[in-house]
Amino acid sequence: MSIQETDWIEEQQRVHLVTGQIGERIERLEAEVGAVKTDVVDIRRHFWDDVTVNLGTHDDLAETYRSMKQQAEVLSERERSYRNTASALSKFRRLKQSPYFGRIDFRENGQQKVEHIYLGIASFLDEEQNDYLVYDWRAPISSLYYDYSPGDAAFETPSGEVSGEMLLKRQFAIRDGDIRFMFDTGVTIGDELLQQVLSRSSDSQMRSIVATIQKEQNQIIRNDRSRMLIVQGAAGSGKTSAALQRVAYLLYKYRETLQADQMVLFSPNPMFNSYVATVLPELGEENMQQTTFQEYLERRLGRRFEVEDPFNQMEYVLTAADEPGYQVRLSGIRYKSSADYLLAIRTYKDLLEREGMLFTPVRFRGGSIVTSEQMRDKFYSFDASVRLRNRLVLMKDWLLEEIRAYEKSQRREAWVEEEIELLDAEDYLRAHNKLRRIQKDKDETFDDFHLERDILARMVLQEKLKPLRTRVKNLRFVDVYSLYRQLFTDERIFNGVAEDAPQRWHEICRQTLERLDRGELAYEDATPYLYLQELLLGFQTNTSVRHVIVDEAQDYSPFQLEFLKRLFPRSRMTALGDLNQSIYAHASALSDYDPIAALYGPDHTEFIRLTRSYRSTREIVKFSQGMVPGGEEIVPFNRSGEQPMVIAVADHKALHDKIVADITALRTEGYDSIAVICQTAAESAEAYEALSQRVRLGLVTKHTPSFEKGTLVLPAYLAKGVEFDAVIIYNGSNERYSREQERKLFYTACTRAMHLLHIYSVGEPSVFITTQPADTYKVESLMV
Ligand SMILES: Nc1ncnc2c1ncn2[C@@H]1O[C@H](COP(=O)(O)OP(=O)(O)OP(=O)(O)O)[C@@H](O)[C@H]1O
Repeated sequence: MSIQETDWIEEQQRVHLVTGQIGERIERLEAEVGAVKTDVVDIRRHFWDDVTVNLGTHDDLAETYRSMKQQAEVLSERERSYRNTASALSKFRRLKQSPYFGRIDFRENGQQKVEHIYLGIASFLDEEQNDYLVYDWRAPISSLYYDYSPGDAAFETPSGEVSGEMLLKRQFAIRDGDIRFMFDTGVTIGDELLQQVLSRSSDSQMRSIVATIQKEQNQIIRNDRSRMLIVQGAAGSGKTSAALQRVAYLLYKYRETLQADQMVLFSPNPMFNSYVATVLPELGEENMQQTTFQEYLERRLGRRFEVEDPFNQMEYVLTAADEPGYQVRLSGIRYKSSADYLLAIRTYKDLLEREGMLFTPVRFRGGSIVTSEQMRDKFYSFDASVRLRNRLVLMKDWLLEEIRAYEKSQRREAWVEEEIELLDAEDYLRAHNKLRRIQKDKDETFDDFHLERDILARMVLQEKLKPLRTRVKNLRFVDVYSLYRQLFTDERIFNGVAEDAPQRWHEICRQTLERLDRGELAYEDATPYLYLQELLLGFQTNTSVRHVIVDEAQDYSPFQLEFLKRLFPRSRMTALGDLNQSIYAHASALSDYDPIAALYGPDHTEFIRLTRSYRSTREIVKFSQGMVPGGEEIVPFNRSGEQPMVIAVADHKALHDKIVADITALRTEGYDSIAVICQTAAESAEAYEALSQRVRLGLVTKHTPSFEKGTLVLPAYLAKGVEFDAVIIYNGSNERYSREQERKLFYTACTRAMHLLHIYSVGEPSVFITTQPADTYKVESLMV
């Protein structure tokens, strides 16, 4: 649609008007913020001047307390006011650069007046006219912009639906107060603008997409009906982007009750955390909490075990195929992450109510105060109807009683006597004072010596038995370690709780036990172990978190998802995933949607599918979509680039020569972010070693905390969720990528490319390439 010159002039005048007003507001706020800051500094400096401190009588003390409290309240009110003003100021400064990105003209049914709605990252009110010059993109009326093209349109408000007609939909790009371009749009939100946005080069940080949110993405962002929202989306379809906008939306909609720290994002790796960390601040919101599942496991189990991380497991799966026991481990990984095993663990807990419970003896000074046999007898002496957890609480009381009796029996023992000798003067003084308090007005007597000794003996025993009591109070007498082990040592018990044993179960048992005995917990055992522990001892919960977002949810086992549900009982969940990128060897929760959909039940679960891919050029999407089942449904965004290149070389020397030349040429052409993607960390280290001597690049490992722009070498599994201008696949040979489990890894690697994809191959290229239609890629063979 063409835009008249008069429109352009009018719009530019309006931009000046609005930025002028924002500028005035900024000046006022700057003065305000300065004044409040001075107040805060002043109050802090003179805090005690205005407080009357008098500790003489009880009344004086109360008065002092009141006066301090009053002063502290004044200070905290000023501090709060400072924070609010400073945050408004930074919001308006951002708004001044680019006050809005969209406009809709809307006439409500039954009304004459046409409303002009301008959308930006925050609202701006003309205070004199009481008129919104800019509407926040999250306001109810703003959804018109994302959901409709000109014509009949409606939006939801808290008091019901408002319908009418949209007469105009216009997009702007405004920088520093000038309209750079503007156009009126039809069906989708500005293909033109989206084209421009997507053709830019990638960044070391993810960007916000507010100006170009697509209709189906808007459904994810504004969905707040269901307890569980599952998003299955193709690579590059904007799942993560939509999820982050959703956080911003929820923070706006529920601003009275919801704070950023009540939302948690579970990321695939720490580097990804840093990649997405700027999106919310860019939108003027504080960041939500960010973590990884591994971080959580480490926190809970790291003191007791060396907990394997998913990346090490992945390295093993990809590199150890020739090692003995490989197939057994693979079978173990699949089983231990399955819904079957989850059920087996639950049934195991029920079985333990009847038999098989194991306890750690309450030991002290080399002997047992209570043996594990006595504990087991006690446990099974309770009425069978008493639930396991309640029995443990009863056990705890009983054990504390036993410890008390033991303590009493030891008071006159020689070892206590020796310990008393070792006490220091302060302890003696404490005992003496205590005795005086007991004896009160009585004169000192001959007995005092015995009484004081008695007090000292109690002190010694209490101190020595304290750790034991703490353990008992925390139910640590339940021997979770041996109970988990028992599943692999006692076949009768295992058969009693598991539906079917997986293939090569005996060997799985042997492997598991060997590892446990070394104090290690394999990644596939960590969540089941913790789950069993919490089933027995009670679940740790976090009730303040109201929203959990799980990115790359296809990589979570049913166990892990169940765990998150238990951990955050008052929370809603958004699970974002792509079946085609499930790269871990375990049975993915999303390989079949049942386990994840069953988490909160069908009535509380909604499912949204995104099929349009925005990241990569049409050529890259067309090439990669054939690699995965259902790939034909992926719709590329209409943006063209070069066809992917497959370059086959004879050996590693030729490989390195070609890649070095390629990187140099790409840099000259202006590609800022280039990734050399390898299959594993081991291969990445090799590639880095060979290439870094000839060209400047960085190596990314699982410990790399943040994502830097430039040329990076990294394993495919660490490239999850991120993107690059150009991707060079280090060695896409058939030797590297031919097994079924490598298919999705390869697909994930290829789909990281925004503009350019070059796949090198030492020898025969991967079958995942050669089975693609020949017209989707170009080949250069340098094999001679
Ligand atoms: N509506 C949109 N407007 C502009 N850019 C978009 C939009 N949706 C997605 N993008 C861009 O597409 C790219 C991919 O988005 P994102 O990383 O959110 O996808 P994803 O589905 O999480 O991908 P993957 O599963 O492959 O990691 C990003 O560069 C993002 O900015």
